[in-house]
Amino acid sequence: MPTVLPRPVTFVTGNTKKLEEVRAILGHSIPFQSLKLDLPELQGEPEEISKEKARLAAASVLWCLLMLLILKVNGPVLVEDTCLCFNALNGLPGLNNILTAYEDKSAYAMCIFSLSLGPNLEPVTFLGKTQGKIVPPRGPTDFGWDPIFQPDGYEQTYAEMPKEEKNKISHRSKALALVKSHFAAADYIFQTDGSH
Ligand SMILES: O=c1[nH]c(=O)c2ncn([C@@H]3O[C@H](COP(=O)(O)OP(=O)(O)OP(=O)(O)O)[C@@H](O)[C@H]3O)c2[nH]1
Ligand SMILES: [Mg+2]
Repeated sequence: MPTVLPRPVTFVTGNTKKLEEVRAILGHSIPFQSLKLDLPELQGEPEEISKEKARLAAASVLWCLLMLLILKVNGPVLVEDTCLCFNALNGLPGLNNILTAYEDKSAYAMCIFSLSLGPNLEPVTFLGKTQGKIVPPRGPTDFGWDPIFQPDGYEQTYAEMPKEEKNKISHRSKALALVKSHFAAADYIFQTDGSH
């Protein structure tokens, strides 16, 4: 039985740089819209954080929609949670400065997307990881820790790379490749206006 989705997938984030990348990577691969909403910063295991974010976003979107009286039904929401994890600290996300005390500068950028089809359903998660190392900052400083992360096999930091290059190899693009495959394989029908 196909699952009917009443609206496009709503990507909820408060971070415009993230949104730019998600837009560029997804293109027109799935029906997509975005909603700028500041989600609470949660504590815990990365996968749990991402799932809890999806649950909260699904509930918030429902409230927004109810209040605006735009639509009668809730739709699918997508969120992501990102961290830069240091191997010297057993994968702990943390501050760059802590690393000066360690020989091992290796790290990985990790991104977990969670897709919620409703506030009471278990979100589906999609994980992307890019291995690299922490270096003194190089390149534009407009996106988080991009200047201090140099992916393995590259001479440039994320910040120094052209956007298209980062979007080909990044933690975010790897996770989004799984999101795209999920939508390609799942039996979803997006209901467009007027169809039932
Ligand atoms: O250099 C970077 N390259 C990236 O590719 C990247 N992705 C996220 N971040 C930063 O990591 C922190 C926690 O991220 P985060 O997942 O909690 O995001 P957020 O709170 O900014 O937005 P959201 O939770 O509303 O989606 C935030 O300071 C983000 O700016 C990145 N920095
Ligand atoms: Mg956040």
